[in-house]
Amino acid sequence: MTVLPEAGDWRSRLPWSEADTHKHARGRLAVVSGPAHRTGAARLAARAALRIGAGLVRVMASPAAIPVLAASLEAVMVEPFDGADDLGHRLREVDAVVIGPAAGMGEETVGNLHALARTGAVLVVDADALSVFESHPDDLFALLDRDDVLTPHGGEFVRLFPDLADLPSTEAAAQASVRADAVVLLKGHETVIAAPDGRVAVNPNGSPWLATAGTGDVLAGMIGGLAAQHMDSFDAACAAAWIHAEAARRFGPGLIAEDLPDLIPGILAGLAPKDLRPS
Ligand SMILES: NC(=O)C1=CN([C@@H]2O[C@H](COP(=O)(O)OP(=O)(O)OC[C@H]3O[C@@H](n4cnc5c(N)ncnc54)[C@H](O)[C@@H]3O)[C@@H](O)[C@H]2O)[C@@H](O)CC1
Ligand SMILES: Nc1ncnc2c1ncn2[C@@H]1O[C@H](COP(=O)(O)OP(=O)(O)O)[C@@H](O)[C@H]1O
Repeated sequence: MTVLPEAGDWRSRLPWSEADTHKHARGRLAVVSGPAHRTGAARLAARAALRIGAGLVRVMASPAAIPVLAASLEAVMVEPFDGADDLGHRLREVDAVVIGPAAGMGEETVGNLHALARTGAVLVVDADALSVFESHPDDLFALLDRDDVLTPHGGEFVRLFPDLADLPSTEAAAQASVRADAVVLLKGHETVIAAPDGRVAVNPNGSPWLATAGTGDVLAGMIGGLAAQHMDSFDAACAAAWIHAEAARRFGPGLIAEDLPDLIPGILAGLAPKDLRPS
């Protein structure tokens, strides 16, 4: 296990636009929404993904949720789907997918994840899409590729890895990543990111202002947005964790999850190569 200082060298590997790029080439992300009364989490994730540079972001939802979503999204597109097979078919050309925030704890979420696993997109699996596998975590791990990312908070981590929960968080995340054969980002005041090849990083700039509802949904969207731009998933998780916390640090007291996406551009501007910085 190599614990990298300063969360590794992701800064030099952030994705930046080429002169001749177009929105599809900049990265296509989908976020799977919950039902009509639980769409906020998907909207937070989707907006964060656009702000971190994904070129095209879609929120996928049941027909009943579409009017709610359409009334509250502009650049993010909204698309209905009819069951897991239809979801997988519609997302066959997407680069990354976020599933889990407010998705629901039923078989529908399990079926959707199965369908998404067949698309080849990078999956960012969060919240309900983790917890729904509490009684059979190996079924989740069997669906994952090495570039997929699990983003549990402490409660979700215990549900999937009960025997690892008492280990120091770096060791816990490292072992979880090997077991799941996917990247694991274990959220907390010191967020740990681990990859199955042995890379482990501790995010150095955690901010307690993030302890407010919905910030994890934003983080999932940020990771998905970077992964959609073909950033390595471990680097994407490290970069998103740092930028997320930096946004909270800059905002300070009173932060709510809705504030985070709009703070991303200012932080990216400071990380961009000189010729891409705003004048
Ligand atoms: N605006 C929205 O629509 C929001 C929707 N959300 C969704 O609401 C659902 C429930 O999410 P929650 O995370 O509240 O609930 P969980 O279903 O994960 O359960 C929370 C329980 O886990 C325990 N727990 C233990 N360690 C914890 C830790 N480190 N962090 C948080 N809880 C811990 C808590 O004590 C609590 O009893 C998810 O689907 C989530 O995506 C939330 O993300 C908040 C915002
Ligand atoms: N005390 C804290 N210090 C630093 N970061 C925190 C603290 N508490 C929570 N966070 C961060 O806030 C986010 C919360 O995510 P999560 O628990 O999934 O919330 P939600 O489900 O409401 O979106 C994570 O990125 C986590 O690392």
